[in-house]
Amino acid sequence: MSTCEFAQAQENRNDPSHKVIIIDDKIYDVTEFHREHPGGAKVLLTHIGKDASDVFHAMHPESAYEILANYYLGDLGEADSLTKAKTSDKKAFAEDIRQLRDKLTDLGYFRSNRLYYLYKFISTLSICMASLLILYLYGQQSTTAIIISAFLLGLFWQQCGWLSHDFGHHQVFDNRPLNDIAVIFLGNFCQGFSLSWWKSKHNTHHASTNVDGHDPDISTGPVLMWHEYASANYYGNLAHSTNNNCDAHCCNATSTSAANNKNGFREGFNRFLAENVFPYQTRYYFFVIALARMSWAIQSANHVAKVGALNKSSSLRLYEMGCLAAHWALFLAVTTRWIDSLQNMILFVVLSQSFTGYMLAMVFALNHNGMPVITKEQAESMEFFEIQVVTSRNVKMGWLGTWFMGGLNYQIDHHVFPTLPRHHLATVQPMIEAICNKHQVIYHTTSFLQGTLEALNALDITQKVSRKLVMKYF
Ligand code: HEM
Repeated sequence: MSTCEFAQAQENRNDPSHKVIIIDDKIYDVTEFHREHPGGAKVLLTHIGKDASDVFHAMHPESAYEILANYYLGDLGEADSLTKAKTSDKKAFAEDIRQLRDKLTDLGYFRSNRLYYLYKFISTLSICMASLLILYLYGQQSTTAIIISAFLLGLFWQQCGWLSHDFGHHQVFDNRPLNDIAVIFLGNFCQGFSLSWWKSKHNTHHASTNVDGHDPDISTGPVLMWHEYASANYYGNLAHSTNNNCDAHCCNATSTSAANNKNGFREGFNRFLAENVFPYQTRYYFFVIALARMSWAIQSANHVAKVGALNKSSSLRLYEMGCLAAHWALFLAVTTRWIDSLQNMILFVVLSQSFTGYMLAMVFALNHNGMPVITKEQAESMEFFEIQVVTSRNVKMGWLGTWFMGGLNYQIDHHVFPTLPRHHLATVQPMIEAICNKHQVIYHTTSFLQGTLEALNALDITQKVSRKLVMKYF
């Protein structure tokens, strides 16, 4: 590359119309490619202008390296500020993690035990069979049987979620499409959650964990706001739009009174929620998470209908839609055919959906909520692996707890190596912790109760900030 071309490449890094990323000290222009990216544009956009080396290595098969070569612009300059911003201490930490990754690869840790996953597959489907059998045999006679069946169905959907998660991260098969087929069966058909919705959301979460404005998992506001930035954004925007609307209404002599009334009602309602509901989120947290499964199922259907499949394939989209429709048709058929009274049908639907909501959301809250939230600017000067460690929480559990949490109690270790099969996490965990201790990177482990209290404390801190902002703005 000529000096002139190189200077242009460096300049493009700071030009918003040019989208470039850095991988292994080489600059790549993804201005055109980002829309075609098979993993979706959203995840790639979280790393524009940044060093994406570790996240790239964590998420791609060999074939992606050949495609990458097409977008090469030039080598990164010695004096580039991006690498200087990271301290040599943190670079050494990242280097140790990379060496561990290479060692684990050589030792075969990234290959799954197929027997383990066969056992997981059969045992998970058995929970569904037990639930359906109880409903089929006793659904017409016993409310207790309906409650037990709903609980087992909820447990099945939760365990199905963890298993889809493993396939979705390509932990099981080397052949990537095979993993995706398993996710469509376990996710779309069995659980009612879409592969494309999940990948787009979850992979973006992995690429930018707890980064404000990037990580979709901490953008649950205004219903649940996990950090002060969310609260500040919400109340700031609300105050701004209220003032602007007021100016527009007051000045616009031609606006009809009906439109004014409608806008006025909406504003009044939003303001009521902002003043009297959202600043008290710890009071309704345990009620809201019962709705989590329904919310994700609706988001899934919406994603497939409006956005389509992750790789833009229309046949994958149709396949996903068909499996989602089959899921709901089967659920409806079982509920209406095997339960006799309307009252018990409602009970079964409400309980099965909310049991899953609780069992999934309580684990999710433990993973990252109440851990540091970082700004996009802070993320720039941090190593990818450092972000993964300091924003995640491990939970100390026995085998039953580990089974219940789908291995996600090893959250830090899963985030450092997302494609590492679940059954190797316990062995690799002390190796990662030792490297963190050596470089003084905080590796946070708690009990289930302590972690839940930390998450609730984060909600509490944020709701207090919200109350102060209500007083400031309204
Ligand atoms: C020029 C740069 C890039 C190229 C050429 C590229 C290429 C690809 C390819 C070929 C796939 C499909 C892989 C498969 O067969 O499963 C893919 C998937 C993906 N890529 Fe990239 N990618 C780039 C940058 C990035 C970056 C910077 C990120 C993260 C910030 C990213 C995240 C992902 C994710 C999450 C997937 C989905 C993997 C899955 O199926 O689970 N990519 N990319």
